[in-house]
Amino acid sequence: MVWDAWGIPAGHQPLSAQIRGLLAQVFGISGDPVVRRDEGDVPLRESALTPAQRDGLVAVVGVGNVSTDHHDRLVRAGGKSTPDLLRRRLDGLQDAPDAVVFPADHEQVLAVLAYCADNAVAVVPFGGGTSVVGGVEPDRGRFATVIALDLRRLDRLHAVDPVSGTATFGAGVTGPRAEELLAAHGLSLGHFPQSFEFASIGGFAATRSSGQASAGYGRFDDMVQRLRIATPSGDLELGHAPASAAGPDLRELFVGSEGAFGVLTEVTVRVRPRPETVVHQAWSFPDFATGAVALRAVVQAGAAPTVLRLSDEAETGLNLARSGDIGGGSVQGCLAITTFEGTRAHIERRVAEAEALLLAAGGAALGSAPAEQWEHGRFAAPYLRDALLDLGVLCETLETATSWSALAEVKAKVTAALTDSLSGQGTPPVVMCHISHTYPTGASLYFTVVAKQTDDPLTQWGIAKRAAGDAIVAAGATITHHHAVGTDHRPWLTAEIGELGVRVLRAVKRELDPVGIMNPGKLIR
Ligand SMILES: Cc1cc2nc3c(=O)[nH]c(=O)nc-3n(C[C@H](O)[C@H](O)[C@H](O)COP(=O)(O)OP(=O)(O)OC[C@H]3O[C@@H](n4cnc5c(N)ncnc54)[C@H](O)[C@@H]3O)c2cc1C
Repeated sequence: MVWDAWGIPAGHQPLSAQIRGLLAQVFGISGDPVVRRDEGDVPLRESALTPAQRDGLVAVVGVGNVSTDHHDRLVRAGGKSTPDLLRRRLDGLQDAPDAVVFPADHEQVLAVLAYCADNAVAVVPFGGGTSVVGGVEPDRGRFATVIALDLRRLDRLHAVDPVSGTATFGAGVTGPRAEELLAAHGLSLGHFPQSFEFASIGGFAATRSSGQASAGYGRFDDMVQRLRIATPSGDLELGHAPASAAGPDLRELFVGSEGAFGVLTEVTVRVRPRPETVVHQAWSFPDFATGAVALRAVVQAGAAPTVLRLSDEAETGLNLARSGDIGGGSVQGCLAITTFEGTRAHIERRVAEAEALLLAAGGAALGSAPAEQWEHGRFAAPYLRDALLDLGVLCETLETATSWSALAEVKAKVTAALTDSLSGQGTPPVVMCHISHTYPTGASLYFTVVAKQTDDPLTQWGIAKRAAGDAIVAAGATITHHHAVGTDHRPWLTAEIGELGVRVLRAVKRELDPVGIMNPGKLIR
């Protein structure tokens, strides 16, 4: 991945005339995009890795697998949130891990952690580096040295059990590679977050990721069957049966642990046969409230689409503008997408049931084209953010989840918090929202915020994010449905799990990581 933006250079596209026109009209923004710096010109904080530390790490992973190279450090300087990318655009010294270490397997990870604990080196587990909550910040904590522990060499499919429907991956396997490896067995994981192309299996588990097909395949934490974990205190293997009454489920301590307790080195996940058929459908609802009632009816009836999402009026309008009017101008109000995967017979029944419910709730069928176009372009949106940032437009997302009964109130309060805080800074935003993940009892809300940047966009977004986070917590929703806590959401964790809850997590960390080398400052302090 490139160091100061999303993805690969080939994915970067200039903004269309249509979007440029919209930006001029709504925000008065025109002009040329900033020219980004060449990687080689970026000054990096000098590496604090001592020769003795280098020798110690080389003794574990081999000479070619400890790097203090400028590029290797720079591309692991942090994650991919908008503040991360804005910081990369600042002049002056960039911080970065002092070295990047590439272990080959579980035993090497265990030995690196033991070495680091004995030699006061902080460790940041690094999967795909797509964190949007500060999860891979090279925070040294109270140590002089921090390494990024890059898990890309843990890239194997260790085992497939087609009878039970499970597969065991090394933590560093990326989303596309996992699907490729499973395809050879006629299987699929079905986990497609927007960061799919770059994020890793270990990262998905460590952050409780949720993919766009979560209505059908479930969240990633639901898919996890077994975990192999290396910690500074030793290793663990958890999850011996599909279900167990052997006390509290300790796997739950590690999914979502964000590298603060140890490193997930192998993850066994539930897999499914590759779908025989996929049916795409798009729907239009007169407004968001009507659409939300319709989605709830579908989920609560168990009609089980694979993808089920609803854009609000603002997002529907922008998507039409972006795509040159997907679906040929027929969408007004709010666009909903459903897809169904499985065998033809199984799909037919579910499609019929969902169709009846969506129509009864006020939906109008739009055919398959808008849904197919959404699926086709779904991994490209992050590149659009880069082009907007380059032009002086602030663009960031945030997410939460709540019960169906509180959904409208949470949406209204978060939208108001974002609108008021940015308008108060002289930069009225456009706030868009969609329901991205659904459950029988509630749903997630995913907000996209676009505004003109001030002279200090980091402070500008910091104020807006604080207002939104406070609004989420005050409304009783979760501070994060799938992005995780990292550093950015830590201020709200106590409100969510209570003082005692935070003390429980600290106690677990003390046991597994007594010296405190694991990902300092992430999840808990
Ligand atoms: C454009 C964009 C779109 C996104 N879309 C989605 C989405 O649709 N759904 C979603 O859930 N998330 C999404 N995210 C967030 C992010 O991609 C997820 O959190 C993802 O799971 C991170 O995986 P990763 O391999 O990149 O982990 P990293 O970013 O490398 O790490 C994330 C955290 O996990 C820790 N970690 C990583 N690997 C391990 C391991 N093996 N053991 C222990 N700790 C580890 C890291 O230290 C860090 O704290 C998006 C991010 C971006 C930038």
